[in-house]
Order: sequence, then structure tokens, then C-alpha cells
Amino acid sequence: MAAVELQGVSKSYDGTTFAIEGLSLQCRQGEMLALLGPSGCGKSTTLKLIAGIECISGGRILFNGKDVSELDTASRNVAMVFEDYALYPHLSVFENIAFPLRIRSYLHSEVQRAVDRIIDLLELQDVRDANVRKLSGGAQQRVSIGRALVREPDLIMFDEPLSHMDAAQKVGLRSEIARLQKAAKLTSVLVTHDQTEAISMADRIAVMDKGVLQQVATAAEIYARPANLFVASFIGEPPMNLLPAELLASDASAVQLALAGGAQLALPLVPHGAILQGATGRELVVGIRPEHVRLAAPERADIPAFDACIDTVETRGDHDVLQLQSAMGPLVMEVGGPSGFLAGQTLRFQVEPRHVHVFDAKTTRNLLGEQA
Ligand SMILES: Nc1ncnc2c1ncn2[C@@H]1O[C@H](COP(=O)(O)OP(=O)(O)OP(=O)(O)O)[C@@H](O)[C@H]1O
Repeated sequence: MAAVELQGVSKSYDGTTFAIEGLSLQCRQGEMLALLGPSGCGKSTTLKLIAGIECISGGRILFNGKDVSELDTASRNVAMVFEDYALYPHLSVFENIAFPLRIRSYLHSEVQRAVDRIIDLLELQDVRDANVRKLSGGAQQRVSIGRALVREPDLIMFDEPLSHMDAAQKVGLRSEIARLQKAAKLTSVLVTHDQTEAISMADRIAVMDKGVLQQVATAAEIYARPANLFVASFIGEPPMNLLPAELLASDASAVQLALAGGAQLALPLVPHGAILQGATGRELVVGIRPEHVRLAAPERADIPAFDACIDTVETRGDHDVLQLQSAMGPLVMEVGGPSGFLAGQTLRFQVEPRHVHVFDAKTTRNLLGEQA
């Protein structure tokens, strides 16, 4: 399969506004790259540009180093799996998978061999001759994946492949696609607006907003070090707490941040935190993940504790989500459940300094992570 590279790709449908702007991105051979972002961010446009369904307005698209920007869809050898399966309802599982080979006039023996290999790979032996209409949504999607794989494409693209499924089917097919992708070393692009899907299936995630790439990295890297405020608020559920702050003081070993209500946080100067030095009064945004807002512990007298009033308690089984009002602003806190907390109660919380993210309020960039 091919490695795919987009170099400064742009797309304008109307000649004035850009659906995609200066997109540079690589999908490595054998990896699954997710394109993740809210509706209208340009995921489907990117997918269509890679497949050759839409032509690019600028830049280049390379497959294994070869410029395919001017090639039509058929010449790019890309297969697509859609959310609605797009199967032929009157045909059997076998014939649906065989279809791309039959229209290319493959020999009967070649069709048998290729389709049976795919049926084994996807463990569809039991329904080989069944009509696809009789299958569950999950099984139908496996057939459509089989149809995409049978002609050995250079790239397979999944366009919201789980959207039509219920929660249980999603979990099953998510892990099945991920297993298949790894086992067959498929170079694949997954388009999704669902962060759980991207996190659980993809090797790396490209987060997009308004046609512009915001960050591309593994899910763990994005979670630990979001590149900017958009990524910080888009990845994570419940989302990261974002609080206005100001740089109060800094020296060689620490920075002091002022938050609303007179609250202050001291952060150790992590390697790249030197970037925070100097500009006292600089407008910042402090980011704290809900699971990093912790109940104050007596043994942590070295860091400040703050009072908060509990607005609501949401029980989620193994943990509770608390909406807090504090002097520094509204905060979401995650605690182990059942916590026994009730709305109207007060508590004291602490924030571990090493878990605090700091963003520039104007550029929105993560100031602690930008040189990493
Ligand atoms: N055929 C088209 N003609 C004109 N504008 C289009 C066309 N297709 C998409 N757009 C515009 O391009 C931008 C990106 O759309 P796109 O469908 O790629 O986003 P998306 O992230 O896939 O959204 P969704 O998840 O809702 O499908 C949007 O502003 C959209 O209105």
C-alpha cells in the first residue's frame, strides 16, 4: 500500500473562500490516520481531494512520492467505505464483495480465490451466500469493507463508517476495523467527527478546524499537549477547563499566574516554560483537565487549595462529574464514583502544577508545549 502526502493543499469551491487551506499532512504506509473535527471543518473535502473525486485548487498530493494531483479516481487505486454501506441489496455477501472484480472482468478462478480470502479475513464464512439485506448493520459494514479490500487498493478511506450503528455495534466494529487495519497493514484514512472513534482506531489524529490543520499527533500526545485552545477544548470529555489568567511574575525556577478572584498558581519552569518568562501582564488562558482538579489532600500542603461550591453532580458509574463554582470561575471536576457529593455542598480542591496547561490568549497557542 502507498504512503500518502498532502503538500500545501488548498481547495476553494467558489474561487473566493477556502474549504481547505495550506494543508500539509502525511499518512504513513500501513497506518490509520484520522481526520477529526467539527461539521464543516473540511474532513470530507480532504477525503474527496485524496480520492480524486474533487480537484485541488493548490498544492500537491503524492502517493509513494509520485504526484497524483492530476490523476482521476480510477487511476489512484483508492477504495472507500461509506457510512451507509452502499451495498447491492439483491446480491449475496459473496457477490457484493466480488462486484469490483466482476466489472473488471477478472477470471472466475481469480474471483473465487480473492473473495474467499477476504471472506476468511473478515470472518464472514457463515453468511457467505446470504443476502446482504438479512445481515445486521455491523455485518453489512464488514461486507462493504470486504468489497473495498478485494481489489487490493493502495489506500482505503473510511467515511464516518460507524455513524449508522447502535452503541454496541460501534464498539464491536471499532475494534474489528482496528484489528484488520493492523493485521493487513492497511494504509487508511478515517474521517470522523467522533473523538472516541478516532482515539480508539487511529494511529495518529489530524485535528482540523475551518479548513486548517490544528495538530497531528497520537491521541496520547494530543491529550497531554494540545497545540492550541481549539484542540484543548475539542479533545477530552468533559472538555478541559479554560480560565482567563495573567502572568504575574517569573524567575529562573517558577512562574506565578494570577487567576480571577485573587487566586494564584505557581508553576515550576518546565523545560520549555522559559517562553513564559519576561512579559509580565501577558494575557493567558490556563487549562486544567477535569480529572486534574483534585480534592485537597492534607499531605499536599505545598500547593494552594481553593474553595468551591458544588452546582451539580452527574453520576457516570465509575466516576462522578461535578460542576463547581469557584473564585477562579466555573470548573468541572471528575472524582471517583460514587462520590457521595451533593449539589449545594462545598469542597476544597487543588491542582497539581505539572498538569496545568498555559495558552496565549491572543494566538491561542500552548505556551508550554510549542517547542516540544
Ligand atoms: N460541493 C461543495 N460546494 C460548495 N461548498 C462546499 C461543497 N462541499 C463542501 N463545501 C463547503 O466546504 C466546507 C467544508 O465542508 P466539508 O463537507 O468538507 O466539511 P466536513 O468537515 O466534512 O463536514 P461534515 O462533517 O458536516 O460533513 C464547508 O464550508 C462546506 O459548506
